[in-house]
Amino acid sequence: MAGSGKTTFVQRINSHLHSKREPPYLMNLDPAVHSVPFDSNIDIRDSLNYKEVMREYNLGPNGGILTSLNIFATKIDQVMNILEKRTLPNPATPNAKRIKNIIVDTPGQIEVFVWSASGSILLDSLASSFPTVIAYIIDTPRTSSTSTFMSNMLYACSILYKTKLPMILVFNKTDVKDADFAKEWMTDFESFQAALKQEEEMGSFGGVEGASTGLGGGSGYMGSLLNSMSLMLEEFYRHLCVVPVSSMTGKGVDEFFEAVAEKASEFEKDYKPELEKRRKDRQQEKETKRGKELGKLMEEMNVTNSRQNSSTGPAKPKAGRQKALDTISDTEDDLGSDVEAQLVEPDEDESEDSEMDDEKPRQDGLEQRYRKALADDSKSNHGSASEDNSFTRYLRASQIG
Ligand SMILES: Nc1nc2c(ncn2[C@@H]2O[C@H](COP(=O)(O)OP(=O)(O)OP(=O)(O)O)[C@@H](O)[C@H]2O)c(=O)[nH]1
Repeated sequence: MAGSGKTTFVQRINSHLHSKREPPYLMNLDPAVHSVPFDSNIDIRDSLNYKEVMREYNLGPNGGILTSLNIFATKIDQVMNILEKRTLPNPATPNAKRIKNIIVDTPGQIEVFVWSASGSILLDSLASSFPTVIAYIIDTPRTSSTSTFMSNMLYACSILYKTKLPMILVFNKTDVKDADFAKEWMTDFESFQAALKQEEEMGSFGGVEGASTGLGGGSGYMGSLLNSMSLMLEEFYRHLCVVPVSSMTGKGVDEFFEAVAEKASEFEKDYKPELEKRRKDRQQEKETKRGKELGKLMEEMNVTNSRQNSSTGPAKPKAGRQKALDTISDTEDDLGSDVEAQLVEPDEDESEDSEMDDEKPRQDGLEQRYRKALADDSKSNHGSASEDNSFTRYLRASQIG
Protein backbone atom coordinates (compact mmCIF):
# COMPACT_ATOMS: atom_id res chain seq x y z
CA MET A 1 0.00 0.00 0.00
CA ALA A 2 1.07 3.60 -0.54
CA GLY A 3 3.68 4.73 1.94
CA SER A 4 4.22 1.29 3.48
CA GLY A 5 7.92 1.59 2.73
CA LYS A 6 8.39 -0.47 -0.45
CA THR A 7 11.14 1.71 -1.87
CA THR A 8 12.92 2.06 1.46
CA PHE A 9 12.72 -1.71 1.84
CA VAL A 10 14.23 -2.29 -1.62
CA GLN A 11 16.99 0.15 -0.75
CA ARG A 12 17.64 -1.76 2.49
CA ILE A 13 17.85 -5.23 0.93
CA ASN A 14 19.96 -3.80 -1.88
CA SER A 15 22.53 -2.41 0.54
CA HIS A 16 22.37 -5.65 2.55
CA LEU A 17 23.27 -7.69 -0.53
CA HIS A 18 25.99 -5.23 -1.49
CA SER A 19 27.52 -5.61 1.98
CA LYS A 20 27.59 -9.38 1.35
CA ARG A 21 29.31 -8.78 -2.00
CA GLU A 22 26.35 -10.15 -3.87
CA PRO A 23 25.02 -7.11 -5.69
CA PRO A 24 21.51 -7.75 -6.96
CA TYR A 25 19.96 -6.77 -10.27
CA LEU A 26 17.45 -3.99 -9.69
CA MET A 27 14.38 -3.14 -11.69
CA ASN A 28 12.10 -0.20 -11.09
CA LEU A 29 8.67 -0.69 -12.61
CA ASP A 30 7.03 2.37 -11.08
CA PRO A 31 6.89 5.01 -13.84
CA ALA A 32 5.44 7.64 -11.51
CA VAL A 33 8.12 7.60 -8.81
CA HIS A 34 10.05 10.90 -8.58
CA SER A 35 13.37 9.49 -7.55
CA VAL A 36 14.62 6.13 -6.35
CA PRO A 37 17.32 5.97 -3.71
CA PHE A 38 19.20 3.17 -5.51
CA ASP A 39 20.74 2.67 -8.94
CA SER A 40 18.30 0.61 -10.98
CA ASN A 41 19.77 -1.59 -13.68
CA ILE A 42 16.49 -1.38 -15.56
CA ASP A 43 14.18 1.55 -14.97
CA ILE A 44 10.83 1.88 -16.71
CA ARG A 45 11.34 5.66 -16.63
CA ASP A 46 14.34 5.36 -18.97
CA SER A 47 12.13 4.15 -21.79
CA LEU A 48 8.86 5.87 -20.93
CA ASN A 49 7.79 9.28 -19.77
CA TYR A 50 4.65 8.67 -17.75
CA LYS A 51 3.50 12.30 -17.97
CA GLU A 52 3.81 12.26 -21.75
CA VAL A 53 1.86 8.99 -21.87
CA MET A 54 -0.85 10.72 -19.82
CA ARG A 55 -0.91 13.68 -22.21
CA GLU A 56 -0.73 11.62 -25.38
CA TYR A 57 -3.51 9.22 -24.42
CA ASN A 58 -5.50 11.78 -22.44
CA LEU A 59 -5.37 9.76 -19.23
CA GLY A 60 -5.40 10.35 -15.50
CA PRO A 61 -2.50 9.35 -13.22
CA ASN A 62 -3.55 5.70 -12.77
CA GLY A 63 -4.37 5.28 -16.45
CA GLY A 64 -0.97 6.80 -17.27
CA ILE A 65 0.86 4.33 -15.01
CA LEU A 66 -1.17 1.42 -16.38
CA THR A 67 -0.57 2.39 -20.01
CA SER A 68 3.15 2.93 -19.37
CA LEU A 69 3.32 -0.54 -17.87
CA ASN A 70 1.42 -1.98 -20.84
CA ILE A 71 3.89 -0.39 -23.24
CA PHE A 72 6.79 -1.66 -21.15
CA ALA A 73 5.29 -5.18 -21.13
CA THR A 74 5.66 -5.28 -24.91
CA LYS A 75 9.42 -5.21 -24.34
CA ILE A 76 9.45 -8.10 -21.89
CA ASP A 77 11.38 -10.35 -24.29
CA GLN A 78 14.27 -7.89 -24.32
CA VAL A 79 14.12 -7.61 -20.54
CA MET A 80 14.14 -11.39 -20.12
CA ASN A 81 17.09 -11.70 -22.49
CA ILE A 82 19.07 -9.25 -20.42
CA LEU A 83 18.12 -10.94 -17.14
CA GLU A 84 19.00 -14.38 -18.41
CA LYS A 85 22.31 -13.14 -19.75
CA ARG A 86 23.16 -11.71 -16.33
CA THR A 87 22.09 -14.70 -14.29
CA LEU A 88 22.83 -17.84 -16.30
CA PRO A 89 26.37 -19.22 -16.51
CA ASN A 90 28.18 -18.15 -19.64
CA PRO A 91 30.71 -20.68 -21.04
CA ALA A 92 32.62 -17.79 -22.66
CA THR A 93 33.24 -16.14 -19.28
CA PRO A 94 33.17 -18.98 -16.73
CA ASN A 95 34.81 -16.89 -14.00
CA ALA A 96 32.48 -13.93 -14.22
CA LYS A 97 30.23 -13.55 -11.18
CA ARG A 98 26.59 -14.22 -11.98
CA ILE A 99 23.70 -12.28 -10.48
CA LYS A 100 21.95 -14.28 -7.75
CA ASN A 101 19.06 -11.96 -6.91
CA ILE A 102 16.76 -9.84 -9.03
CA ILE A 103 14.72 -7.28 -7.13
CA VAL A 104 11.69 -5.70 -8.75
CA ASP A 105 10.08 -2.61 -7.23
CA THR A 106 6.49 -2.43 -8.45
CA PRO A 107 3.89 0.33 -8.51
CA GLY A 108 1.84 0.11 -5.33
CA GLN A 109 -1.61 0.37 -6.88
CA ILE A 110 -3.06 -3.14 -6.95
CA GLU A 111 -5.19 -2.43 -10.03
CA VAL A 112 -2.14 -1.26 -11.94
CA PHE A 113 0.16 -4.17 -11.35
CA VAL A 114 -1.60 -7.19 -9.90
CA TRP A 115 -4.91 -6.90 -11.70
CA SER A 116 -3.57 -5.72 -15.04
CA ALA A 117 -2.67 -7.79 -18.08
CA SER A 118 0.81 -6.25 -18.21
CA GLY A 119 1.44 -7.14 -14.56
CA SER A 120 0.50 -10.75 -15.32
CA ILE A 121 2.75 -10.79 -18.39
CA LEU A 122 5.69 -9.43 -16.44
CA LEU A 123 5.19 -11.81 -13.51
CA ASP A 124 4.55 -14.85 -15.72
CA SER A 125 7.67 -14.11 -17.73
CA LEU A 126 9.79 -13.76 -14.61
CA ALA A 127 8.30 -16.90 -13.05
CA SER A 128 8.91 -18.88 -16.23
CA SER A 129 12.67 -18.33 -15.90
CA PHE A 130 13.37 -17.71 -12.21
CA PRO A 131 12.02 -18.78 -8.83
CA THR A 132 9.79 -15.77 -8.15
CA VAL A 133 8.64 -14.68 -4.70
CA ILE A 134 6.26 -11.83 -3.83
CA ALA A 135 7.11 -9.65 -0.84
CA TYR A 136 4.03 -7.84 0.41
CA ILE A 137 5.11 -4.84 2.48
CA ILE A 138 2.85 -3.83 5.36
CA ASP A 139 3.03 -0.61 7.33
CA THR A 140 2.94 -2.15 10.82
CA PRO A 141 2.05 0.96 12.86
CA ARG A 142 -0.83 1.66 10.50
CA THR A 143 -2.13 -1.91 10.69
CA SER A 144 -2.66 -2.19 14.39
CA SER A 145 -6.44 -1.84 14.33
CA THR A 146 -8.43 -4.96 13.56
CA SER A 147 -10.16 -3.42 10.53
CA THR A 148 -7.02 -2.11 8.77
CA PHE A 149 -5.28 -5.38 9.60
CA MET A 150 -8.12 -7.29 7.98
CA SER A 151 -8.10 -4.99 4.92
CA ASN A 152 -4.39 -5.58 4.55
CA MET A 153 -4.82 -9.34 4.83
CA LEU A 154 -7.58 -9.34 2.20
CA TYR A 155 -5.37 -7.27 -0.08
CA ALA A 156 -2.53 -9.76 0.38
CA CYS A 157 -4.92 -12.65 -0.11
CA SER A 158 -6.15 -11.28 -3.43
CA ILE A 159 -2.55 -10.76 -4.60
CA LEU A 160 -1.66 -14.32 -3.62
CA TYR A 161 -4.60 -15.78 -5.50
CA LYS A 162 -4.09 -13.58 -8.54
CA THR A 163 -0.35 -14.11 -8.90
CA LYS A 164 -0.31 -17.71 -7.64
CA LEU A 165 3.24 -17.18 -6.45
CA PRO A 166 4.77 -17.79 -3.02
CA MET A 167 4.36 -14.79 -0.76
CA ILE A 168 6.16 -13.28 2.22
CA LEU A 169 4.37 -10.79 4.44
CA VAL A 170 6.92 -8.18 5.44
CA PHE A 171 5.76 -6.22 8.48
CA ASN A 172 7.80 -3.06 8.02
CA LYS A 173 8.56 -0.17 10.37
CA THR A 174 8.96 -2.42 13.40
CA ASP A 175 11.25 0.22 14.88
CA VAL A 176 8.02 2.17 15.45
CA LYS A 177 5.71 -0.72 16.38
CA ASP A 178 6.45 -4.34 17.06
CA ALA A 179 4.70 -6.88 14.81
CA ASP A 180 4.02 -9.47 17.53
CA PHE A 181 0.36 -8.49 17.71
CA ALA A 182 -0.06 -9.34 14.00
CA LYS A 183 1.64 -12.72 14.35
CA GLU A 184 -0.64 -13.48 17.26
CA TRP A 185 -3.78 -12.46 15.37
CA MET A 186 -2.76 -14.70 12.50
CA THR A 187 -2.18 -17.76 14.61
CA ASP A 188 -4.68 -17.37 17.42
CA PHE A 189 -8.24 -16.60 16.42
CA GLU A 190 -9.28 -15.91 20.00
CA SER A 191 -6.71 -13.16 20.43
CA PHE A 192 -8.05 -11.46 17.28
CA GLN A 193 -11.58 -11.75 18.68
CA ALA A 194 -10.42 -10.24 21.97
CA ALA A 195 -8.83 -7.28 20.16
CA LEU A 196 -11.99 -6.79 18.18
CA LYS A 197 -14.08 -6.77 21.33
CA GLN A 198 -11.75 -4.35 23.01
CA GLU A 199 -11.92 -1.95 20.07
CA GLU A 200 -15.69 -2.11 20.08
CA GLU A 201 -15.85 -1.37 23.76
CA MET A 202 -13.40 1.51 23.49
CA GLY A 203 -15.32 3.00 20.59
CA SER A 204 -12.24 3.00 18.38
CA PHE A 205 -13.45 0.25 16.10
CA GLY A 206 -13.10 0.97 12.37
CA GLY A 207 -11.07 4.09 13.00
CA VAL A 208 -7.54 5.21 12.34
CA GLU A 209 -4.97 3.45 14.49
CA GLY A 210 -5.07 4.65 18.04
CA ALA A 211 -7.79 7.22 17.41
CA SER A 212 -11.41 7.03 18.42
CA THR A 213 -13.83 7.96 15.67
CA GLY A 214 -16.99 7.37 17.65
CA LEU A 215 -18.02 4.69 15.18
CA GLY A 216 -17.42 1.83 17.57
CA GLY A 217 -19.60 0.36 20.23
CA GLY A 218 -22.58 -0.39 18.08
CA SER A 219 -20.95 -1.87 14.97
CA GLY A 220 -22.23 -5.37 15.55
CA TYR A 221 -22.41 -6.13 11.85
CA MET A 222 -18.80 -5.10 11.14
CA GLY A 223 -17.62 -6.99 14.19
CA SER A 224 -19.22 -10.23 13.14
CA LEU A 225 -18.05 -9.72 9.54
CA LEU A 226 -14.46 -9.32 10.73
CA ASN A 227 -14.85 -12.36 12.94
CA SER A 228 -16.01 -14.59 10.14
CA MET A 229 -13.40 -13.20 7.73
CA SER A 230 -10.69 -13.92 10.21
CA LEU A 231 -11.92 -17.54 10.43
CA MET A 232 -12.02 -17.78 6.64
CA LEU A 233 -8.47 -16.44 6.37
CA GLU A 234 -7.04 -19.07 8.73
CA GLU A 235 -6.24 -21.34 5.83
CA PHE A 236 -4.63 -18.48 3.92
CA TYR A 237 -2.42 -17.55 6.89
CA ARG A 238 -1.04 -21.07 6.96
CA HIS A 239 0.62 -20.60 3.54
CA LEU A 240 2.30 -17.37 4.45
CA CYS A 241 5.64 -16.47 5.83
CA VAL A 242 5.63 -13.50 8.22
CA VAL A 243 8.80 -11.45 8.66
CA PRO A 244 8.99 -8.36 10.89
CA VAL A 245 11.48 -5.88 9.47
CA SER A 246 12.66 -2.33 9.89
CA SER A 247 13.84 -0.87 6.63
CA MET A 248 15.16 2.05 8.64
CA THR A 249 17.45 0.10 10.98
CA GLY A 250 17.97 -3.09 8.96
CA LYS A 251 16.52 -5.33 11.67
CA GLY A 252 15.00 -8.53 10.33
CA VAL A 253 16.64 -8.39 6.89
CA ASP A 254 18.60 -11.63 7.46
CA GLU A 255 15.35 -13.36 8.40
CA PHE A 256 13.79 -11.97 5.25
CA PHE A 257 16.47 -13.61 3.09
CA GLU A 258 16.01 -16.90 4.96
CA ALA A 259 12.31 -16.68 4.12
CA VAL A 260 13.18 -15.94 0.48
CA ALA A 261 15.36 -19.06 0.30
CA GLU A 262 12.59 -21.14 1.82
CA LYS A 263 9.97 -19.75 -0.55
CA ALA A 264 12.28 -20.14 -3.55
CA SER A 265 12.63 -23.86 -2.88
CA GLU A 266 8.87 -24.03 -2.33
CA PHE A 267 8.50 -22.39 -5.74
CA GLU A 268 10.62 -25.09 -7.39
CA LYS A 269 8.80 -27.88 -5.58
CA ASP A 270 5.15 -26.81 -5.61
CA TYR A 271 4.62 -23.78 -7.79
CA LYS A 272 6.76 -24.57 -10.83
CA PRO A 273 4.99 -27.83 -11.74
CA GLU A 274 1.67 -26.05 -11.29
CA LEU A 275 2.91 -23.16 -13.43
CA GLU A 276 4.02 -25.52 -16.17
CA LYS A 277 0.69 -27.33 -16.03
CA ARG A 278 -1.13 -24.01 -16.35
CA ARG A 279 1.05 -23.03 -19.29
CA LYS A 280 0.36 -26.34 -21.03
CA ASP A 281 -3.39 -25.98 -20.39
CA ARG A 282 -3.31 -22.48 -21.80
CA GLN A 283 -1.44 -23.70 -24.88
CA GLN A 284 -3.92 -26.51 -25.37
CA GLU A 285 -6.83 -24.13 -24.92
CA LYS A 286 -5.29 -21.83 -27.52
CA GLU A 287 -4.90 -24.70 -29.97
CA THR A 288 -8.47 -25.89 -29.41
CA LYS A 289 -9.71 -22.34 -29.96
CA ARG A 290 -7.64 -22.05 -33.12
CA GLY A 291 -8.98 -25.40 -34.30
CA LYS A 292 -12.54 -24.23 -33.66
CA GLU A 293 -11.96 -20.97 -35.51
CA LEU A 294 -10.41 -22.85 -38.40
CA GLY A 295 -13.41 -25.18 -38.41
CA LYS A 296 -15.75 -22.19 -38.49
CA LEU A 297 -13.76 -20.68 -41.33
CA MET A 298 -13.92 -23.95 -43.23
CA GLU A 299 -17.66 -24.09 -42.65
CA GLU A 300 -18.08 -20.56 -43.94
CA MET A 301 -16.04 -21.40 -47.01
CA ASN A 302 -18.16 -24.47 -47.40
CA VAL A 303 -21.35 -22.38 -47.38
CA THR A 304 -19.87 -19.97 -49.90
CA ASN A 305 -18.84 -22.79 -52.22
CA SER A 306 -22.21 -24.52 -51.82
CA ARG A 307 -23.93 -21.33 -52.89
CA GLN A 308 -21.74 -21.23 -55.96
CA ASN A 309 -22.45 -24.88 -56.72
CA SER A 310 -26.20 -24.60 -56.27
CA SER A 311 -26.32 -22.26 -59.23
CA THR A 312 -24.39 -24.59 -61.55
CA GLY A 313 -26.06 -27.85 -60.69
CA PRO A 314 -26.97 -30.16 -57.84
CA ALA A 315 -25.05 -29.40 -54.65
CA LYS A 316 -22.35 -31.88 -53.82
CA PRO A 317 -22.70 -33.79 -50.54
CA LYS A 318 -21.46 -31.76 -47.58
CA ALA A 319 -19.17 -34.52 -46.35
CA GLY A 320 -17.45 -34.57 -49.70
CA ARG A 321 -16.90 -30.84 -49.58
CA GLN A 322 -15.57 -31.03 -46.05
CA LYS A 323 -13.21 -33.78 -47.07
CA ALA A 324 -11.91 -31.68 -49.93
CA LEU A 325 -11.26 -28.76 -47.54
CA ASP A 326 -9.59 -31.10 -45.09
CA THR A 327 -7.39 -32.31 -47.87
CA ILE A 328 -6.42 -28.78 -48.66
CA SER A 329 -5.40 -28.05 -45.09
CA ASP A 330 -3.60 -31.39 -44.81
CA THR A 331 -1.69 -30.92 -48.02
CA GLU A 332 -1.01 -27.27 -47.45
CA ASP A 333 2.66 -27.94 -47.02
CA ASP A 334 2.90 -30.06 -50.15
CA LEU A 335 1.13 -27.63 -52.36
CA GLY A 336 2.85 -24.58 -51.05
CA SER A 337 1.38 -21.17 -50.48
CA ASP A 338 0.01 -20.94 -54.06
CA VAL A 339 -3.07 -22.86 -53.07
CA GLU A 340 -3.79 -20.64 -50.12
CA ALA A 341 -3.49 -17.60 -52.30
CA GLN A 342 -5.75 -19.13 -54.90
CA LEU A 343 -8.28 -19.96 -52.20
CA VAL A 344 -8.51 -16.42 -51.02
CA GLU A 345 -8.58 -14.71 -54.34
CA PRO A 346 -11.78 -16.26 -55.76
CA ASP A 347 -14.02 -14.76 -53.08
CA GLU A 348 -12.43 -11.38 -53.55
CA ASP A 349 -12.93 -11.57 -57.31
CA GLU A 350 -16.47 -12.68 -56.80
CA SER A 351 -17.40 -9.80 -54.55
CA GLU A 352 -15.86 -7.34 -56.97
CA ASP A 353 -17.86 -8.89 -59.79
CA SER A 354 -21.15 -8.91 -57.99
CA GLU A 355 -20.66 -5.31 -57.07
CA MET A 356 -19.97 -4.39 -60.67
CA ASP A 357 -22.73 -6.42 -62.24
CA ASP A 358 -25.53 -7.65 -59.99
CA GLU A 359 -27.62 -9.04 -62.86
CA LYS A 360 -24.90 -11.34 -64.12
CA PRO A 361 -25.84 -14.98 -63.49
CA ARG A 362 -23.59 -16.84 -61.12
CA GLN A 363 -22.72 -19.39 -63.80
CA ASP A 364 -20.74 -16.63 -65.45
CA GLY A 365 -18.89 -16.10 -62.22
CA LEU A 366 -16.12 -17.83 -60.45
CA GLU A 367 -16.29 -21.37 -61.79
CA GLN A 368 -16.66 -20.41 -65.41
CA ARG A 369 -13.85 -17.94 -65.18
CA TYR A 370 -11.60 -20.63 -63.80
CA ARG A 371 -12.66 -23.06 -66.51
CA LYS A 372 -11.99 -20.41 -69.11
CA ALA A 373 -8.68 -19.48 -67.55
CA LEU A 374 -7.73 -23.14 -67.44
CA ALA A 375 -8.68 -23.63 -71.08
CA ASP A 376 -6.80 -20.50 -72.13
CA ASP A 377 -3.81 -21.58 -70.13
CA SER A 378 -3.90 -25.07 -71.68
CA LYS A 379 -4.16 -23.56 -75.12
CA SER A 380 -1.26 -21.25 -74.59
CA ASN A 381 0.81 -24.14 -73.30
CA HIS A 382 -0.45 -26.49 -76.07
CA GLY A 383 -2.11 -28.64 -73.43
CA SER A 384 1.12 -30.18 -72.26
CA ALA A 385 3.26 -29.32 -69.26
CA SER A 386 0.67 -27.10 -67.65
CA GLU A 387 -1.24 -29.97 -66.05
CA ASP A 388 -0.17 -29.04 -62.55
CA ASN A 389 -0.69 -25.30 -62.69
CA SER A 390 -2.34 -23.60 -59.77
CA PHE A 391 -5.81 -23.33 -61.36
CA THR A 392 -5.92 -27.05 -61.93
CA ARG A 393 -4.82 -27.64 -58.39
CA TYR A 394 -7.48 -25.30 -57.12
CA LEU A 395 -10.20 -26.98 -59.18
CA ARG A 396 -9.12 -30.40 -58.07
CA ALA A 397 -8.89 -29.43 -54.48
CA SER A 398 -12.25 -27.73 -54.38
CA GLN A 399 -13.84 -30.38 -56.60
CA ILE A 400 -15.13 -27.86 -59.08
CA GLY A 401 -13.33 -29.51 -61.96
N1 LIG B 1 10.28 4.53 10.94
C1 LIG B 1 10.34 3.95 9.76
N2 LIG B 1 9.98 4.62 8.66
C2 LIG B 1 10.06 3.99 7.47
C3 LIG B 1 10.50 2.66 7.34
N3 LIG B 1 10.43 2.31 6.04
C4 LIG B 1 10.00 3.39 5.37
N4 LIG B 1 9.77 4.41 6.22
C5 LIG B 1 9.27 5.75 5.90
O1 LIG B 1 7.97 5.61 5.31
C6 LIG B 1 7.78 6.61 4.32
C7 LIG B 1 7.36 5.95 3.00
O2 LIG B 1 8.41 5.14 2.52
P1 LIG B 1 8.58 4.76 0.98
O3 LIG B 1 9.72 3.83 0.90
O4 LIG B 1 8.60 5.99 0.14
O5 LIG B 1 7.22 4.01 0.77
P2 LIG B 1 6.59 3.45 -0.59
O6 LIG B 1 5.72 2.31 -0.22
O7 LIG B 1 7.67 3.17 -1.59
O8 LIG B 1 5.75 4.70 -1.03
P3 LIG B 1 4.94 4.92 -2.40
O9 LIG B 1 5.86 4.56 -3.52
O10 LIG B 1 4.61 6.38 -2.33
O11 LIG B 1 3.73 4.06 -2.31
C8 LIG B 1 9.10 7.35 4.20
O12 LIG B 1 9.00 8.54 4.93
C9 LIG B 1 10.10 6.42 4.84
O13 LIG B 1 11.18 7.11 5.42
C10 LIG B 1 10.88 1.96 8.53
O14 LIG B 1 11.25 0.80 8.56
N5 LIG B 1 10.77 2.66 9.71
